[in-house]
Amino acid sequence: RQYSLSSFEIGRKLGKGKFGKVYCARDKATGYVCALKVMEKKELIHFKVEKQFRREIEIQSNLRHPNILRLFGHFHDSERVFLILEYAGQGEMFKVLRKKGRFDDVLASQYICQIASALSYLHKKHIIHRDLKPENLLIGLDGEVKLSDFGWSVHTPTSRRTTMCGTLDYLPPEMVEAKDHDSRVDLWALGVLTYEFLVGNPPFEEPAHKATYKRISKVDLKIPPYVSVEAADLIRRLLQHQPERRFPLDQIPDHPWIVKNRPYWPTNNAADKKSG
Ligand SMILES: O=C(Cc1cc(-c2ccc3c(-c4nc5ccccc5[nH]4)n[nH]c3c2)n[nH]1)Nc1cccc(F)c1
Repeated sequence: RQYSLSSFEIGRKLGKGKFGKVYCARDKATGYVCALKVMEKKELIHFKVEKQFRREIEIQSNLRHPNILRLFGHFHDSERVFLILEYAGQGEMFKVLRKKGRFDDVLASQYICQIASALSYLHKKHIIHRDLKPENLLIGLDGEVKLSDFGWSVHTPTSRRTTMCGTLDYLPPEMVEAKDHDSRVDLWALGVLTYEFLVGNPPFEEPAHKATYKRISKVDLKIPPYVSVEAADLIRRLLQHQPERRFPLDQIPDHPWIVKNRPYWPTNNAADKKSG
């Protein structure tokens, strides 16, 4: 289907992304609500991100997973590019985290388990996200987490070519030391994210980049006493300096912290019998 700006009724501004603004929009033909991201072509050219942008469209168009934000389509006019993205009903994760301060074990473990499922799906397609952090997470209408922003994702194995910008907080030792890296960089980031969900700030945060870099490289990890034993166990198993020692994604659903905090769904026997 060919889209143009006139295909949509534009609603309120949802946020300002890296390179553009995002609006709530309704597709006139179907009534479907989406998030329309508008980016200026001259900005993409100025920041020399066209290649990365095309790669992100390519990657995200072909992904289908309940915890990965959908890209339904894209179109452009003379000076702008438009992305038709899935609308996430409860908005941006980092705003919820800042407002709440930190999450309890039940909420944090549900989010981490969903993110692990999305990462496992990506890794099976030989895609590493490489930019996992609260700013790149959204929350759907039913409270499910949605991974978005694959601007830094690449096909494994790879060594970084573009210079890093933004926070170092989520980078594993092998990346801050600019060594070759693989999908296990996402395991480290998942550990950082688990810590940040439960504590409210990332584990190696320091005012100066150099200090953050040193604490990451030494895995200078201090877990506050209020963090549960099971959560601390998973954080330590993910924040391992050696990538091969990091806890595997596929074992996360069976980790005690996840199992213990999985909400009990009263089974309806009929449904049980039907599903066998
Ligand atoms: O740029 C992004 C990621 C992205 C997603 C979004 C984004 C931002 C906000 C929302 C929202 C949303 N829902 C809200 C509800 C309440 C308050 C705020 C909300 N924001 N839904 N979907 C969104 C999507 N901004 N940037 N992807 C991208 C970029 C280039 C190429 C490509 F294929 C994908």
